[in-house]
Amino acid sequence: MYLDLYSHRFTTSPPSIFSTHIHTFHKMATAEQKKFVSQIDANKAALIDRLAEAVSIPSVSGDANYRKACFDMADWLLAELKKLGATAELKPLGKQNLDGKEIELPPVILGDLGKDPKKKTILVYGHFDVQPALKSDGWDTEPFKLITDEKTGRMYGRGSTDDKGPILGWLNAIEAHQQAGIDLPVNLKFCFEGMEESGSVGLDELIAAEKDSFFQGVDAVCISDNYWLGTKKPCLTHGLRGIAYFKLAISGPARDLHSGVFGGVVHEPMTDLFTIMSKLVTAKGEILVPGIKELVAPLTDEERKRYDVMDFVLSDIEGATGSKTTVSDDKAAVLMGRMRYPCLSLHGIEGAFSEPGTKTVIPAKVIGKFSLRLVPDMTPDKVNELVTKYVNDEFAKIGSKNTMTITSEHGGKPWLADPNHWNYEAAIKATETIYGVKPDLTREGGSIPVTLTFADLLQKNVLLLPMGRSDDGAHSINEKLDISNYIEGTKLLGLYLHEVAATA
Ligand SMILES: C[C@H](N)C(=O)N[C@@H](Cc1c[nH]cn1)C(=O)O
Ligand SMILES: [Zn+2]
Ligand SMILES: [Zn+2]
Repeated sequence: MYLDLYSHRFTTSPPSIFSTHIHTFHKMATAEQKKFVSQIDANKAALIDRLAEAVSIPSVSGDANYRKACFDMADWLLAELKKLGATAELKPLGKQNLDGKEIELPPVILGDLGKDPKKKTILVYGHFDVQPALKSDGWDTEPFKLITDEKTGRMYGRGSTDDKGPILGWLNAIEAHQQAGIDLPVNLKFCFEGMEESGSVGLDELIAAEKDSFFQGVDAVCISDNYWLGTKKPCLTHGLRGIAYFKLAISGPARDLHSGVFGGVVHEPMTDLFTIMSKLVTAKGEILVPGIKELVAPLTDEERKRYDVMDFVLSDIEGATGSKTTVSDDKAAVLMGRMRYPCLSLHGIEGAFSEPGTKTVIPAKVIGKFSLRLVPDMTPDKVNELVTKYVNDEFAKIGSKNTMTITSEHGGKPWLADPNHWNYEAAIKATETIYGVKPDLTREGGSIPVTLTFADLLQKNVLLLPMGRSDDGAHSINEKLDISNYIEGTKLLGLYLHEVAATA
């Protein structure tokens, strides 16, 4: 049993890592805020159940076989919003071609709660689709069943941290206000999509079309879909890397071949693919595609200093990766590698022999997958041009009789916001109240393509206010969200809305 310093009751969950700030909380929070926070504590079990329901819907956007679940997830979320009194609807986005199949895109949920002209309006974005997950990938538990480990205080399941937990954080915060009889201090607009993990297809067009209708009147945007830099200290995020994703297909023989009979006889697609892919990036992460480095905005002295003072130790990365494999041992270099420089990652090879055993096969067609994370001033278009030219030139050098095609899949531009804004001020105050510490100001290595669209089209400030920690294992096996991050993170989202209302 543990002593919960908020409620002063004994619980089965471990104490929050910030429970020592209880005095700060009592000093800073208003009576309404305290009531809201107590309501969240009282709702804890129900909030975990709600997350379990959401996780049980396998809304994987990148696999056509799971498309129905993406629709089920949209229906479920729409119903939850309506239960809270929101006006909400599903916006169809048309069709897409996925792995050769023409299928309907998951809808976007657009919703409103409150239209008081005296209040500010905050647009909240999140995504209800998830990355693929199979138990056989190495998960310890079923990925689409939320497993709560009371001993460690962790909840395991695909989408727990990315991004179902944070989306539910908003809903939980609204519900607690209603239960505690507290007026929401702002108007809310919701934009929840089901294709973020697969390029946000169709979303930019919808936002452009709705700019002067649904999105009219938005004062600022808040997105909870990234992670703390480490495991102890909360952060606000004002930058994201963009992305350019590629598929490199090489085919030759009409069918898979016996390597004893045809090895040394034919050009092997896999050999060609390895040759090209090995020329994209060095083992130390240096991108070898000519022209890429030149696109990167130069580092200023002032920016360099910011990395030195960030509250971060290498063991944060080692804990998150479960290894001691950082490319550099220098703190600032590691941070810049994640936040302000591009990277090129090799993701996988479709068509390769990957099962256990020792099959002696020459695969007839293989597709290599890789992506670059983009930083200012790179654009997906320019990167596509450089990568396509380089890969074509390198393939020509091999002299292979196989056929090679390089296709650019989804892309997204990098984003950098000005944190000197009331939106960030509000989040800083709310973080101090909930966690008793001033948050770090970070840039995230991942991508949320719509962020720049909101900033550009709506011309409003965008803030990233993460709920989860760096070791949550988003996109990986055993993805988790700590109960304390879910509960305190929900309180944070609620208090942020109060601070938005209070700031000029
Ligand atoms: C940061 C966010 N939670 C996230 O995971 N974004 C994805 C977006 C994406 C792009 N292609 C596939 N997924 C990411 O950064 O990988
Ligand atoms: Zn993700
Ligand atoms: Zn996400």
